[in-house]
Order: sequence, then C-alpha cells, then structure tokens
Amino acid sequence: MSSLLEVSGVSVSFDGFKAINNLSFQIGARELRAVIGPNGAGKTTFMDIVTGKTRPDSGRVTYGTKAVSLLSMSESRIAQAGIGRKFQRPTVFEDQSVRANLTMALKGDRGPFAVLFSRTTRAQAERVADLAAEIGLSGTLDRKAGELSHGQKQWLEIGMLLAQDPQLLLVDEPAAGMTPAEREHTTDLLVEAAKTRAVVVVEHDMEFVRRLNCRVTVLHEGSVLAEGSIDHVTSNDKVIEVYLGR
Ligand SMILES: Nc1ncnc2c1ncn2[C@@H]1O[C@H](COP(=O)(O)OP(=O)(O)OP(=O)(O)O)[C@@H](O)[C@H]1O
Repeated sequence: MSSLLEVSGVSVSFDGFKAINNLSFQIGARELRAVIGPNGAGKTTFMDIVTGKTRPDSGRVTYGTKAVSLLSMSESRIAQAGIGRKFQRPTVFEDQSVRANLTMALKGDRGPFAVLFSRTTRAQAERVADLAAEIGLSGTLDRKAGELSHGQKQWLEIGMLLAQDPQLLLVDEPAAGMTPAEREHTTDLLVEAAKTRAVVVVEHDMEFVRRLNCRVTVLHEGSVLAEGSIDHVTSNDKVIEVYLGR
C-alpha cells in the first residue's frame, strides 16, 4: 500500500528537550489510525509538525502521490493541500444555524457575509444536506449551533472539516466529554470518513480506540513504542508498563 503521509526520522527539541525523537510514521490514503500514548508522549507535537505549526529540527515529512515535502509549506498551504485538523474544543459559529455553519465551510471561500447575503446554489444545498446526514444532524439544520449538545457540536465541526474534503483528517480526542451514545455515533462517523480519506485519531479512551477497530500507533518519549492491532499493542509489555499500567 502506498502511503499518503510519510514521516521519516523526525526529531524536534524544545530548549534541549527532545519532544519528538527520530519518529517515523506512515498512513495509507484510506486508512483509519489511532495514536495513543501517555501524557507528554509527543502526540500533539506530531500533529503540529504535520500541519506546519512546528518545524522539526531534522527528518522528512512527505505527502500525497507526488510525495511533496510539507516542511517548506506554510500552515495555510498545508491546509489547502488537503490536511484538516480538529482540535479538542469545538469552534463552531454558535449564533449561526447548523446549515449556515456547514455552508460557510464548503470550499470556495464563503465567509459569513457571502452566506447571509448571497443565494446558495442547489449543488451547495445538496452537499450541505449530504454532510448533515453523514454527521447525523439532518434534523437540526435550522437550529443555532449554540443550542446543540457538546457531542453534536463536535460532529458539526467534523462536518465542517469534511466540507473541505480533506485527504487527511487529524482529530484530537473526539470522545472527550461525550455520553456513551455520542461516543458510539462518533466511532461510526470516523470509520465512515476513513472510507474515502485517511483519518488519524488521537485518543486516550481505550474502549473508544478498541471500537475504532483499526491499526494503533503507541507513542512514548517522542518515538513509536509499538504499532499494530489493538490486541497486539495492549499485550505488549512495554506498552503496559509505560501507558496501560499493570
Ligand atoms: N512549545 C513547547 N515548548 C516547550 N516544550 C514543549 C512545547 N510543546 C511541547 N512541549 C513538551 O514536549 C513534550 C511532548 O508534548 P505533547 O504535547 O506533544 O505531548 P502529548 O502526547 O500530546 O501529551 P498529552 O496527552 O498530555 O496531550 C512534553 O514534555 C511537552 O511539555
């Protein structure tokens, strides 16, 4: 399988402390991957490097069929090239409807002004309806985003990212603060999204990771400690020692 993203031998230090240490990581074009590891393992820094927020001291990061280097690209160019990132806290426009939030997120630079004062084309309306169905918010399109539950806001934000049609989606702790039913829906949503793109999920909740039913990468001290199925990594002695506990 050819990789969509390839990180090779990447290191980065902050004030002499190696947060990422000779890290290598690959993900295929239609793959769901969970990234786990103890606090301070380097999960956030890894995503910061992929999205261009942090520049590594050494190593390579290449992306796409032409294997272009992301290291010389700005954060906004990396986003335009199809890498989307969902942070832990949802950042939807609370005063706008779910429909307006999704419409604004569609490709084509539709800011709030354009959405409020120009007509939405039929194609855009259909795309918004499809996205709402995909994230399970079809029944809430006319409600203000601020009225949604925490879980629904997270799904709306995932929908807004999907509206940009990213090839690689990085998602930080999507299950945090969700009810069991919301977690289940989130699992389905991420599994579905990964059928047409690569999705990396950073998550601490092991039950949630198990339900994703995907390959798992365990980070520790800025490197890959173990990688494989959930059963493979959770039976690894080193993983038990540094992360899961005995
Ligand atoms: N800008 C920075 N300056 C100094 N140290 C940093 C900086 N960013 C990260 N670090 C350090 O690098 C290490 C890795 O941090 P990172 O946030 O990537 O870990 P993490 O795996 O995401 O942890 P958590 O699960 O707690 O979110 C930590 O020891 C952290 O304190």
